Amino acid sequence: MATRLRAAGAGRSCTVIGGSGFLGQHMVEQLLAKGYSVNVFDIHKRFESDQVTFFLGDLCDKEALLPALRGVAVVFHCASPAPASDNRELFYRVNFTGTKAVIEACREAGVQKLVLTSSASVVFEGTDIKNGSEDLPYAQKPIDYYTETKILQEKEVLSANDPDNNFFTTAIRPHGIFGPRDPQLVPILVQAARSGKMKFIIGDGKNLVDFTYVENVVHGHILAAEKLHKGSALCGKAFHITNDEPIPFWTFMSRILTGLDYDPPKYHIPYWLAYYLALLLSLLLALLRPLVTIKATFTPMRVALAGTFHYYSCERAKRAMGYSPVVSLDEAIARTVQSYPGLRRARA
Ligand SMILES: NC(=O)c1ccc[n+]([C@@H]2O[C@H](COP(=O)([O-])OP(=O)(O)OC[C@H]3O[C@@H](n4cnc5c(N)ncnc54)[C@H](O)[C@@H]3O)[C@@H](O)[C@H]2O)c1
Ligand SMILES: CC(C)=CCC[C@@H](C)[C@H]1CC[C@H]2C3=C(CC[C@]12C)[C@@]1(C)CC[C@H](O)[C@@](C)(C(=O)O)[C@@H]1CC3
Repeated sequence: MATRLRAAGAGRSCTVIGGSGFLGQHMVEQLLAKGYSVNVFDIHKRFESDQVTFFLGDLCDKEALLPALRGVAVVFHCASPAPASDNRELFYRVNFTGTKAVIEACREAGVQKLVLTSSASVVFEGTDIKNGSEDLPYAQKPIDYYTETKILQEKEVLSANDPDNNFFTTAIRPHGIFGPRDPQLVPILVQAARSGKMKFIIGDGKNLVDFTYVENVVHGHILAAEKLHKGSALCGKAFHITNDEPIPFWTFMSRILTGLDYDPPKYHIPYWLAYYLALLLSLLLALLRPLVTIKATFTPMRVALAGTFHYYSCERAKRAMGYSPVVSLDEAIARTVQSYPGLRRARA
């Protein structure tokens, strides 16, 4: 590994924590393409590559992390339990306690730059946000446990910024990442359509939201790593990275569905009715949990995301790191639909 690190040049050696995931794999691919030497640290190994050194382990274990961080200049931390896991203990252990272990391991291993994948939803409380800036306060009432721990995680990383000791941190806040190999947007949408649950538009269908193509998210992370240094505007700050093309939530859903030959939703259900039905269902399922575990498609979080405005300004990223999306929304939707032949509706 030391040879590879030297070959890439110290500044272009990195470790992707969570590199086996949806965003992580795209991150690894683009880093390799840019000539970085790449380590992956993940609790699962989901792909083979002779260009990558894999370190398997739990990021909550600092000793397991250290070998993967030694000699690298940049750490991208994009690991998290899946939001749908809804496991409070796991979220706190990995996203909060685990992130503190990542910071300690970075400091001990002499890593200079830590780029965290946060989430734009750290400021979302289930009510409209239109062109929200990074100056919005953290949600006082986060809409789920996952988001609660993403807030704690981001605070830990940004407060760890320590330029006097050559340790620089920044957080990237994507929103609604989609693209090839996404495990939690298109597959769940198609599953809902196949089970006849995609007939209704929640609300009036005019709520603009951000969906961000995965390659634009990766581009934002790599730009951040390259612009993060002593005295830069990135130190200890968070940045929205989006496609900069807010789109009505249900227009996006319909374009993915019709692209895969499913009928788009066409009836409307009032937002308040959908939200309270989802809340009632979630309470019922919580009561039944000791007996049976049932995963709801329409959770209060998802209904809130489906029925409110939530799009964010990435002006700060444009100014501080020269960010602009590299793939347009139209092109991104086309590529995404094209990448899921197995999810296309079978023609009778
Ligand atoms: N998908 C989105 O829409 C979205 C939007 C905004 C932010 N994010 C953030 O982006 C990051 C990546 O999300 P994703 O969609 O690629 O998720 P993913 O579930 O596909 O990938 C997460 C990876 O983290 C790994 N991981 C989980 N717990 C671990 C542990 N204890 N130790 C080591 N590795 C562990 C998993 O094995 C997985 O490979 C996450 O931090 C998520 O919060 C995602
Ligand atoms: C209404 C239905 C069932 C639509 C089907 C598509 C559904 C599954 C789909 C539509 C919107 C989408 C979504 C996420 C998961 C899948 C889901 C909900 C999450 C929560 C992942 C974690 C990110 O951190 C966070 C918070 C972000 O980007 O801020 C996003 C916000 C947007």
